[in-house]
Amino acid sequence: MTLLAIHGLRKQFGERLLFDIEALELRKATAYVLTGLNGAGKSTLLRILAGLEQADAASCTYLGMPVALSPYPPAMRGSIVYVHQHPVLFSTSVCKNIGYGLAACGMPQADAAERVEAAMAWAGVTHLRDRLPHGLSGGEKQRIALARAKVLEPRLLLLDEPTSNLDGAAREQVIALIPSLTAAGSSVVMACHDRDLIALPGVQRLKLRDGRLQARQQRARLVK
Ligand SMILES: Nc1ncnc2c1ncn2[C@@H]1O[C@H](COP(=O)(O)OP(=O)(O)OP(=O)(O)O)[C@@H](O)[C@H]1O
Repeated sequence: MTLLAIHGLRKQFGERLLFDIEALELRKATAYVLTGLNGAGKSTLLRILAGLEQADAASCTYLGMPVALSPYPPAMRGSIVYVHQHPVLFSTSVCKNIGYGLAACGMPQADAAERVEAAMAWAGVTHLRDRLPHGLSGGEKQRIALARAKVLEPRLLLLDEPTSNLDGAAREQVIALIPSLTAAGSSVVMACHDRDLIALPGVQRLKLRDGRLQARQQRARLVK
C-alpha cells in the first residue's frame, strides 16, 4: 500500500535546479535509505517532505488522496515528523521533551504519560527522565529525539543522518531502533551514508544522483 506518491518533484534554488524527480513512491510501514553525494539534495528532499521547504510537484497523493504540496496539507503536517541531524531539545526534563508534542495537541495527561513511558523504554532513556538536555551525549540526544518523534505515532519519520555524529555503542543503539519503527507501522526515510543502516534487512534504497532519484527495490520487506 502506498503512503505517499509524488510525481514531477522539482526543487530550484534561484536559477539552480537541484533535482527533478520523476516519481517518488513511499509504501506504508517500509524503511528507506536515501543516499547520494554531499550536496545531492538529501536534506532538502526530506525537508520538502516535512513541509519545511517549498517545491513544485506535478501531482501528489497521500494515503490515496490527491493533495497539493503547497500549502502543506494538514493531513501530512499531523503525521509526518522530521528529526534533525543535531536535534534541539528544549531546556526542560527529558520526559517533558518527549511529551511536548502530545501536550501541545491536547492529549489528556494520563494517556500522554503512558505513551511517554513506553517511548522512553523503547529508546532506552528511562533512566534519563529527569535530566536536562545540557550534558547529555550525542547518542542520548538522538535517542530522545527519536522517542519524541515516535511518541506521536507518525505515519512517516524523516531522519536526517541519524547516526552521523555517533560511533560505537551509541551508533548501534540508534540503528537497532529502526526496524521497530516499521514494525509499529511507520514508514521511515533516512538520509545517510552509514553502511550499517543501508544494510539493514528489508530497507529499500533511494539514491539522489545528478538531480534524479534512483530507486532500488529489495525483495525482503519489513513487517507491513
Ligand atoms: N536555502 C538554500 N539556498 C540555496 N541553496 C541551498 C539552500 N539549502 C540548500 N542549498 C544547496 O542545495 C544543495 C543540497 O543541499 P542538501 O543539504 O540538501 O544536500 P545533502 O545531500 O543533504 O548534503 P550532505 O550529505 O552534505 O548533508 C547544496 O548545494 C546546498 O548548498
